[in-house]
Amino acid sequence: MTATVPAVPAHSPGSPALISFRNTVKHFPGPDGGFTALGGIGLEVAEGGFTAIVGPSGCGKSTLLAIAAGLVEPTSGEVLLDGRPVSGPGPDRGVVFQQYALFPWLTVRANVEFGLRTARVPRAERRRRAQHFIDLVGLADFADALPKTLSGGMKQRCAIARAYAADPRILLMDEPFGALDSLTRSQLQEQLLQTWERERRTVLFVTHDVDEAVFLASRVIVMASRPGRIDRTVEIPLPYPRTRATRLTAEFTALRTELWQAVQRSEPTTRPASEATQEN
Ligand SMILES: Nc1ncnc2c1ncn2[C@@H]1O[C@H](COP(=O)(O)OP(=O)(O)OP(=O)(O)O)[C@@H](O)[C@H]1O
Repeated sequence: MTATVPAVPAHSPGSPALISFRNTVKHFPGPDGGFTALGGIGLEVAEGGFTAIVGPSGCGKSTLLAIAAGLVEPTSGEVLLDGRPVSGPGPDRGVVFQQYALFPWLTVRANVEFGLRTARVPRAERRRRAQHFIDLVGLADFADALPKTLSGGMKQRCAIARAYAADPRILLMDEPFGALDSLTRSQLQEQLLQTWERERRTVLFVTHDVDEAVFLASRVIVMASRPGRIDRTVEIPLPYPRTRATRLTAEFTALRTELWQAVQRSEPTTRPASEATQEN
């Protein structure tokens, strides 16, 4: 039996942030002056929390995550991981995208072991760690299968096991369940929470699905667009472990409504982008 534990705050005042965005701006150059995707993001995420980022399409959620992953360079400002500036991808950040990005020629086990092999982890230890996460995501019977024989949900479970196995400080997830049917999606949400509760690895999770954000996160960042910025933060004080029954509680419904309203208020106006970008 698991004990009920309180929601972990995404950032407790006074505790050092694991990842910090400091006035992070991203401008994509182009004709007509280009486009300011992020207009100066300030965000601190403490170790161990589950933070979701929601907001209207095009508000810069993926750009924010890609900057944290070191895949996109900010135009100005910086991102610090453990106090050190992020200057490119690294094994301290595990990334899971909507598209599974598994190596099609490798088995589930070899995919999960991939990062460990690159990090020159000895074979026995590699095996042990990979098996632990393959078991945790429920793929034990498919460890020797190739990705093409797996369903979408199984591929994504494999991608999550691979990200965890590499032992990153933080998991950056960009709509990882976006391509899945709703039943598989809710099963994977529950499984991801079980894994997170067990491993307590910090997660930054982009989604456009308000229910998903409320179910998973201890804190939800609501972004607005033109330029992309943080509009507000909604704490989700639902205790963990959260289960199927959590979705049926009055607290869940109330938080879902609150978050919906926050997202609706953050929808872009019809003002011209050139005018709106003056704001920040
Ligand atoms: N390489 C690029 N060049 C020019 N503009 C870009 C580039 N990448 C993103 N953008 C623009 O930056 C803005 C933010 O994009 P981003 O994908 O981060 O938004 P998002 O909130 O994740 O959107 P969605 O929810 O639709 O996935 C969009 O207007 C997008 O068109």
